[in-house]
Amino acid sequence: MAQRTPLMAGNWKMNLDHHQATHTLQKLAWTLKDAKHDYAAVEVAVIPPFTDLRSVQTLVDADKLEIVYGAQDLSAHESGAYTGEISPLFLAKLGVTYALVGHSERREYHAESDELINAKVHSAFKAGLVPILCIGELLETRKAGEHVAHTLAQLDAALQGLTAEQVRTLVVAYEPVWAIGTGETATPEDAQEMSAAIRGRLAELYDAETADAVRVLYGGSVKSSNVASIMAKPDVDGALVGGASLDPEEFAKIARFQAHEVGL
Ligand SMILES: O=C[C@H](O)COP(=O)(O)O
Repeated sequence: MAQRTPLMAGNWKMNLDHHQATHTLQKLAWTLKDAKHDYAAVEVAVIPPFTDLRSVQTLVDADKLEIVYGAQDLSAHESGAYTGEISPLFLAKLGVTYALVGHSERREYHAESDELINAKVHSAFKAGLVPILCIGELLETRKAGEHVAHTLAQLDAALQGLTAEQVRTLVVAYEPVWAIGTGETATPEDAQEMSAAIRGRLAELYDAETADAVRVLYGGSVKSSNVASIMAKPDVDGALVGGASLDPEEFAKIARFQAHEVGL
């Protein structure tokens, strides 16, 4: 069995300008330093708006922070007449590690199709970025009992044309749309059911070794008070945190879920 390093990724969404980003990141880094956080045991990433990335890079480099960072989206193209788009090459130059792809808010408000999401996943890999592929169902799909089939269909579509070697480095975030920003969390059992189903499908599409290597995160109203029970599930390898990641002390507690479990 592969040893998958847990990943706690804070998606700031459209919050925090570049001044606020610097303060928030500094506070997060200090809090984790005070707690003697072991980044090799739990990786910590922030995913700020594009306009913050240069400031984040400057701070990470200057203070030699072990916190890594990601982009909330990327273009399927490398350059050209695509007004408003952000090239994966520009993100790589900014030291970006991860790129969210197919977040439900991109699917809903920007009508991103499965084909576009697949193209963005390829675009991320080509530039040396690790995609965090977001998949998950709407409430009506869950009520109809079709949540697993729906989510796996999104996974299949996003992975078209990828090699096992690429997929081994991929991060998948399962985010039930009804649990995002609502305070409604899926139960740890719901998160485990879907994470295991995702891993099972990866084994079918590729092989057991690949399925074992992929990190599957849960996202949807994760807080310091519920993260440990979700992380206790064997197929859940971290969290994609929205609202709670805007508070650096709360996000540090989430990253320190193991310490809280044992009361440290
Ligand atoms: O990307 C993060 C997710 O959409 C979860 O957001 P939330 O933690 O505010 O529910």
